[in-house]
Amino acid sequence: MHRFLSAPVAVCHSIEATRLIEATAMADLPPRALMQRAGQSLARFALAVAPHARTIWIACGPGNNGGDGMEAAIHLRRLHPNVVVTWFGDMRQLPSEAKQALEAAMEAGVTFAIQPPDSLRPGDLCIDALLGIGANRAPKGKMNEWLQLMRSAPSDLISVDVPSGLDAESGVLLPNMGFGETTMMAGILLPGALPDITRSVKHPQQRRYTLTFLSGKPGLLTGEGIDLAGEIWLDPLGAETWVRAVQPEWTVNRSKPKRVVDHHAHKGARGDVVIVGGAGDAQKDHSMAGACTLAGAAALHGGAGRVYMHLLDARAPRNNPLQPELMYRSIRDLDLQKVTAVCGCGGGDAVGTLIPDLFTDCKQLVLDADALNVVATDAALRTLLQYRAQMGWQTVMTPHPLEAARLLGRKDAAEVQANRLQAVRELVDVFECVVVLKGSGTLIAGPGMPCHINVTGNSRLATAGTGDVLAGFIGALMAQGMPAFEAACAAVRRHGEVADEWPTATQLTALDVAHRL
Ligand SMILES: NC(=O)C1=CN([C@@H]2O[C@H](COP(=O)(O)OP(=O)(O)OC[C@H]3O[C@@H](n4cnc5c(N)ncnc54)[C@H](O)[C@@H]3O)[C@@H](O)[C@H]2O)[C@@H](O)CC1
Ligand SMILES: Nc1ncnc2c1ncn2[C@@H]1O[C@H](COP(=O)(O)OP(=O)(O)O)[C@@H](O)[C@H]1O
Ligand SMILES: [K+]
Repeated sequence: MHRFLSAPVAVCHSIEATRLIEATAMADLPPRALMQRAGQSLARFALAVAPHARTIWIACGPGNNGGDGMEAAIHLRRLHPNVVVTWFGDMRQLPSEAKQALEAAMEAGVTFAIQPPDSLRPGDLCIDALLGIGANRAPKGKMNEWLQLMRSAPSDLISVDVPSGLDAESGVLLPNMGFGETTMMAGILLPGALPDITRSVKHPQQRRYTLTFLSGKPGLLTGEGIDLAGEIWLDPLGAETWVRAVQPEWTVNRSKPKRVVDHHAHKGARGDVVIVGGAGDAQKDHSMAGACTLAGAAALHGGAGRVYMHLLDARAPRNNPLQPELMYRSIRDLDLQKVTAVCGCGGGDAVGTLIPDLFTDCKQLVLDADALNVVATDAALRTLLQYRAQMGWQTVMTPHPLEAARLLGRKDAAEVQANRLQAVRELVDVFECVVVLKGSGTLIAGPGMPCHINVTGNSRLATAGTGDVLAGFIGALMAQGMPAFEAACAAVRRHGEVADEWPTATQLTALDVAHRL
């Protein structure tokens, strides 16, 4: 057992692959052996996490995840005076190993209760063994009540294998959970009053853990999974050989920026970047020039030798006293073959007029924000992107979920969020370039590349302009010679790390991120 993200290499398997690993491992082991190992592991973990718990409540569900909980209860009962199991299931429909585990738990004298313990205190422990990778619909009724109670309690929480109700593949909480289905429980919950059950409303400091078995699961690292899972531990249950035999689909992003190191390097050898965007509307008195400044600052702090700005807003000043290193110049006056262009930041519709030239002339291109919106509506640009791929020219797209929805012709961002992993792969297939699908658990994929899940960053990045900073940083790394996919991975990881390192009590602005890269 080890902390998942501390391992030198951390990979995630699809749920189909995990099922295959489980089936192969089980075929080589006596019946119930794997579940017994899971139970032992869980019991050990529970005592390590909450050594002083007065009460340990294990909520067991109708499948094998519940079986893991029962097996743990058998061990914990011997070691702890107050272990209470509540079970939600139907004996006739229990899978055979879970049924054996339930019978063994009864025989061992495990305490079963109809209701959860009435008062859970800090230091107590809840174990969610309700649903694992077999969750296929939103938990309702009593199961949902128990989940809500566990997630809003002051006690610590361990989710067994996966937080119940989370789609372990996509990181999406199965629909309708927590909305309008809640009843009053022990005075803790108000009916329908929980807008977000992923974080404990009453006790935001609840320590959350997920002890996952056999393989890493991508849904723990993206979308809603990160908040629900807490700290992730992995126990391969002695099935490492079978795990290694199955190809993982996702790798945790560990890439680091590589910057020019030659002592004799001069500014012309350190890569040129041009930022294209910053549109304005004189009639409305609008300007988005600041988006370009942020991307430009990120490119400078990301190590580029020279950073040029092509501003679309004719009224915006051509110098910025806060970042005097930026040079203002039209792309017409630059050799686009030699410069990395970061296009779209605050570009509005106006950026569309420049995109065909950039697509045909510029060998290294980062497309963000409005440039993506232009691509979404123009099939000819899609063909140009395919042409670029054939020429071996490098393109990175950095959509947030709504931009991704537009690119894929989906109704809204929610349709992308419903399966981020699938969406990023589809974007790569359609546009044949490196794609960074931003958000909690950013995903990076590229043609013929292993898909990466990024685990740095937090919601402090959810502030205007941080996406411009990321785009500028990716451009800077490409300009310094990193291939597009590596540059995207390295930039995303470092961008998130800056937010993780930032003092908790201090607000983080996009410009702060740029300055810390
Ligand atoms: N078989 C084994 O020996 C092992 C099983 N393991 C555990 O087994 C889990 C997978 O077991 P299962 O495939 O039985 O899956 P689950 O334990 O997730 O349960 C699936 C069952 O729950 C029902 N269900 C799904 N969503 C529901 C909902 N919202 N409300 C009520 N019922 C719902 C399904 O119809 C199905 O009957 C893993 O996550 C892991 O915890 C691991 O311990 C490895 C060893
Ligand atoms: N909750 C979050 N956790 C981690 N990263 C986040 C979160 N919210 C936003 N981010 C990151 O912040 C950046 C926001 O980019 P974007 O939405 O394009 O903003 P903007 O257009 O204002 O620059 C992305 O890199 C995204 O991954
Ligand atoms: K669970």
